[in-house]
This record gives sequence, C-alpha cells and structure tokens, in this order.
Amino acid sequence: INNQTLPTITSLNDLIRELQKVFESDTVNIEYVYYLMRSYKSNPTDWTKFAKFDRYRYTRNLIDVGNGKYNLMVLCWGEGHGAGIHDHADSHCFMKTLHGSLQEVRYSWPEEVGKELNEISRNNLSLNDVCYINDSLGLHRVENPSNVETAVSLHLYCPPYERCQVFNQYSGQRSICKVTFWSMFGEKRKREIQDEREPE
Ligand SMILES: O=C(O)CCSS
Ligand SMILES: [Fe+2]
Repeated sequence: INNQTLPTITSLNDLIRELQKVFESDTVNIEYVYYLMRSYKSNPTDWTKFAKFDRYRYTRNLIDVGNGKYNLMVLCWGEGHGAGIHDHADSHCFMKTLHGSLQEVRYSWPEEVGKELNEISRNNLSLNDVCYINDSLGLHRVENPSNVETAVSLHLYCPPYERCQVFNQYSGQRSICKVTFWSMFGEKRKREIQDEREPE
C-alpha cells in the first residue's frame, strides 16, 4: 500500500465507509484492513449507542454487514466476562479494543482426542490495539481480565459466519456453537426463546 492514497479514518462511520469500499473487490488485502482497523482511534461517541451490556455474559452487537462480505460488531464484556476457546470458521478475524483491555490466549489445534490443548501465546490488548487471527494461526479465548472495569471491542469477521467450534481446554473435545446477536444496528433484538449457546 503506497501511503499517499491512505485515507485518514476519523470516525467509526469513516471506517465503515472504507471497509465497504475495500470489500467491493473480490480479493481483500488483509494488511490494508489491518491498517484501517489500526488507524481508527476509539471514540465512545461513535459506539456507545451499540454498547449494550448483559450482567452475566459478553454481548455481540451487530453494526454493519458490509453487504454480505463481513460482519462488523461491538462486543461488550462485563467484569471478568470471557469467550471460551473457539475457532473462526475459516474466516479472517480482526479484534480491536475500544475501551478497557482484553487478554487473548492462543492454543494450537487438538492433536489427539483426550489431550489438553497446548497454549501458544498470551497477550494483552490495550486501548486501540488490533489483533488478527484465522484458523491457520490456531484457536483462542478472549476475556476481560479486570474485575472492576468493563471492556468494549470491535470485531470484524470476513466472510461472516453463524457457527464456530468451541473447545474444551482439558479434553480437546469440540462442539458446534451458533453465534447470535444481542442487538442489531443499535436496536435491541426481541429475545427469541431458544437455547442460544455462544463461545463462553
Ligand atoms: O465472536 C465471538 O463471540 C468471539 C469473540 S473473540 S474473537
Ligand atoms: Fe475469536
């Protein structure tokens, strides 16, 4: 990417506009998407309207579907909330901290059934940090390590997916998990009565 054409991202709407442009073409430059996610500086005025918290677990709040090419969402983590070990359904995953901080622990894929997953790395995502993962890099779990502060993060999944696999750290056992949204486009969704299990 030659830097004279780099746009300056000054708001979440700018970021969404640039992402929609990038994803118009069939091949996506992951480096460039990473640059865009990095260059957005979190401004609560942009995302507070999407930031809905639940007392018991982190929430997923959809903000843009990139005409089918990606899902962009705001995740809200109460104190100590976390997403259990999961994969990313062969999609790209970008994650950016908008408030507070998150801890990510990466694991390699289970080699054999019944064996504990091996931890690969551990890192903290502080304000405006961006982390990228895809299945070839391994699995991860993400949590809000603070028990006094909430955390908010921006996630981009391309292509979008409805299900992923969740893993038991000690047995390597995996199961399919449907991911759902707490709210969409700022509107709280009527809670369907169904067993919604998400990576927790
Ligand atoms: O999408 C999810 O619920 C997992 C958040 S960590 S990428
Ligand atoms: Fe993830």
